[in-house]
Amino acid sequence: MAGLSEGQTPVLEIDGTLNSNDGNSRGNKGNDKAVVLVGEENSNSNIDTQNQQGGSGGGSEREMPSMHRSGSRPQLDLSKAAIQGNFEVKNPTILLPNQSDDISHLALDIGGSLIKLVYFSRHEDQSIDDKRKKTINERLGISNGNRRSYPILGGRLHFVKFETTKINECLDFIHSKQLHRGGVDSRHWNPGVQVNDNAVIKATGGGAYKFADLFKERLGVSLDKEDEMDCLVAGANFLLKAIRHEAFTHMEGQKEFVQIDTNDLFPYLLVNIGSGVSMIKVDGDGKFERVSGTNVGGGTYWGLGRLLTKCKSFDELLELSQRGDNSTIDMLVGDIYGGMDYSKIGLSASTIASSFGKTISDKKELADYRPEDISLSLLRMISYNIGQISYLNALRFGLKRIFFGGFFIRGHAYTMDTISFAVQFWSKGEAQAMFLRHEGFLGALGAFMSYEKHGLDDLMVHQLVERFPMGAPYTGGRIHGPPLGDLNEKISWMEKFVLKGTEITAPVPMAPSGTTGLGGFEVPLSKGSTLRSDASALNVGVLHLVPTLEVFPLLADPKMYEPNTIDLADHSELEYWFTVLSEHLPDLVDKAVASEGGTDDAKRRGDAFARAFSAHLARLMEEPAAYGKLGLANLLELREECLREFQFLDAYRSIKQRENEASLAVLPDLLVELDSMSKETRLLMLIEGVLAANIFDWGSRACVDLYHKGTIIEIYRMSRNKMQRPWRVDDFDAFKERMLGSGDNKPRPHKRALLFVDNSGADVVLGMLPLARELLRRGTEVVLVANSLPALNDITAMELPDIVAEAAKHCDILRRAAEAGGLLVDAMINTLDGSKENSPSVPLMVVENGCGSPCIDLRQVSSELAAAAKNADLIILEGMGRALHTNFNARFKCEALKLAMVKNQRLAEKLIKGNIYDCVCRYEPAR
Ligand SMILES: CC(C)(COP(=O)(O)O)[C@@H](O)C(=O)NCCC(=O)O
Ligand SMILES: [Mn+2]
Repeated sequence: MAGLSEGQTPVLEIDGTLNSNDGNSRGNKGNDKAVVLVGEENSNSNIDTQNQQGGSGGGSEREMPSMHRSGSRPQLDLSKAAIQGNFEVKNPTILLPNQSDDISHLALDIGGSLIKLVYFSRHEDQSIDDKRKKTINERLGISNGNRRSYPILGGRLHFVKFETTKINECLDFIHSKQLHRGGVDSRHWNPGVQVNDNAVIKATGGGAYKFADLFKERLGVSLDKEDEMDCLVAGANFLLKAIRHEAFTHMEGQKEFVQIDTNDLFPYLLVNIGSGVSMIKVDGDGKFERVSGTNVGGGTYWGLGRLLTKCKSFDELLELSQRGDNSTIDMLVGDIYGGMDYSKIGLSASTIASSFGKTISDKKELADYRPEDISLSLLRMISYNIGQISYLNALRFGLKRIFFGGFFIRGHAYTMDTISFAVQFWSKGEAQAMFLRHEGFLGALGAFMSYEKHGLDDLMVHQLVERFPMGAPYTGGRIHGPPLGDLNEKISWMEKFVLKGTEITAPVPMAPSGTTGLGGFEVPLSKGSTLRSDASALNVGVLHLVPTLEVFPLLADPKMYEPNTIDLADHSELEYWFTVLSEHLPDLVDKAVASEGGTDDAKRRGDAFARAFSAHLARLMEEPAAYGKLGLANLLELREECLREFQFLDAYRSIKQRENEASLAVLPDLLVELDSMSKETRLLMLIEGVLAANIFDWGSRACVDLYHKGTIIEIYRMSRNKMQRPWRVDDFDAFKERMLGSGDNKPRPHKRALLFVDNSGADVVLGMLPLARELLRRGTEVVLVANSLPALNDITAMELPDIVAEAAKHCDILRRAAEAGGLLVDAMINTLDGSKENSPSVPLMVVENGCGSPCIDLRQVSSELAAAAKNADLIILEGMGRALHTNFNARFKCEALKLAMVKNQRLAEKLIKGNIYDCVCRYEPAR
């Protein structure tokens, strides 16, 4: 493992790509101190410069012209898109012959202290365009002209920031990624496209004027200046509409994400706190008015703070406030009332009566006060003042919601708590202060939105997936640097970083439910040790734009839908699941390394993966809401994403193959056995079979321990033999009644069933396939819904057709249905009875679900699945991940059957008051 030599400093950008900077890469001359802590060494104002000319406090109102936004043109013209070359290769190049070359890739907000960059990179579809996909698109009527018929053709939005004083680093960064010419990947995507040498980049903020010549000189690009207010509003509107966990409240140290109803977003008050403060009433897209502002803002805090404390940077000043006690400086209500509350007007003794008021009576000099106390008094004075003025303006216009943005906030807990307290106190709880995760990027995003053909305003919340790459836990959104070129660089960075900064890889004990002690402006109860200044450090991931994702149309109430069953806001749950995942890690790394041939390269990648994932866990343990609202499904998905980042594309590949083969070998006998039974007994055996076979789960520690005790078939038999009704949740009788009726009542068969399958091997082959066959036999169309990408030992939509084809060799029902569903186009099938008869059959189809996780969030599914759901009247969700961890409480418009074996003792106790290996068979009639 290479060590980190002197002069080499690990640097990384906010999206987590990272690099070991050797001081001479990418022409980064004279700039060898490459680690940039935001806020360090700022000479001028440390906060973004806003329009504060002439002291905007209160009076300067002006009507802003409406913005002209482009129409609803998609960002990419996908017509006639085609795969280049071989369909079978991974991530084939996709040609977009009709795509014009003026796609915008970069926008800037150049403030007084920080340069914020938003850039877009196109990326190729992760899933592979196979024959199954083509067939299913035809079947489901997804026409060629429809953009959904093509692989995911989105891109990623990256958020990066640089100190304005280090503008050369920013220019190097843009140059290295060729962002000023449309991105390094543009030729790869469309070889016909010429890079643009006379590019124009949208930019906002004062620096767009100040540095225009420098951009022209260094990069040959012109900066097209956009109005700052226009940009702020456009950025805020986009974020509030498109990002699910963007807005949050922050009261007494507790962060809570707020679900914004996009149909009920306007009007709201946007308060942007830069050097000065702008208050903007927003009534719609491009419809806003700057109604007020105050010249007492972030610049005031930093300016006064610098004079009073000799601090060298804004962040240092903030850090100081963390250890401060403002009661030594502020005059409190209790100081005036002899330690008593002034309860008649609702003021507690600890409420600040007069900021800095105590210093008038003391015979002390500046040097007699602790800088920590001064910083905290100042921070509270300014934050409180901003909160109060904001509320008064909200009151003026009858606005209930106030969103605060701007880099003054910096995710700082005291700042947010103080602002929230002011709004809460003066509004008597009527108005709510909310903060934005991308607080500092409103302007840059808005500038990006101002391109004619950005296409972003067409995107909906379900088409955006935020991912946190390996660098996220290290950066906390604070450090950035040049990009990393390839995987090898990533790994070596990880190795080097670990040598330098191992502390983050060890899980950090969680602070007790923290309070800043601001319930009435009291002296902080828990300072320093429990509430780090960056406890809520800005964490923004990379936004993946996936235009093909849709909301699952059969959700009864999409707005109320919450995928996660277990609430990780409960600290003991969080700690438990973190421990489970940490303990599973060594085994997972072994499997992953073996899946790549156990080479030295695979081992290095395995190590780097383990470090990166442990760092994510440690970061989230410390700040569970760092990446947005955290549920168990997010953690399980993060693990899969992290594996993929280190190019472990299918860690359980050989295990899956072995189990598929073993199960297919016994399938014919099982089918014969089932066929000899009465309908009633058979249905019970089928459901029992699904539950028993769900024991093949390589994600459960208990199950993996079991696998040492016998062969696959032995374990399967053992599991079946142990099946005993009633199951812990047992609605089988109701389901049977619906399927088979009773007496003269012969219910109509379902039209179409969606079977969400789970694990490879016995689970799908001996459990779900025989159940599918039974439904087909009854005349119900069956759609097998499987993962788009591998996750643990789950079967994928790519793998399923071959398994169906193999099973169909032994079963006429499956054969005819698979043929009708287009699954057997090329297969030469020998039928059991040798009959050539071609009686019509209902189809058996396979669709991908759009995810690569053991769980499923039904707010973001593939367009295939959404199309297949149209005529479905039965949903069968199988497995712990899909039916218990997620969707246990989901309600559907049609009938639903949730089947799973609980393979974890704690979950069994919590969810069903039962024990490990208990089963769930929950049947829910249509809503
Ligand atoms: C990862 C899983 C959700 C997969 O379960 P499945 O959906 O395959 O039934 C499950 O194995 C799990 O929750 N495992 C972690 C807990 C444990 O090891 O007990
Ligand atoms: Mn599974």
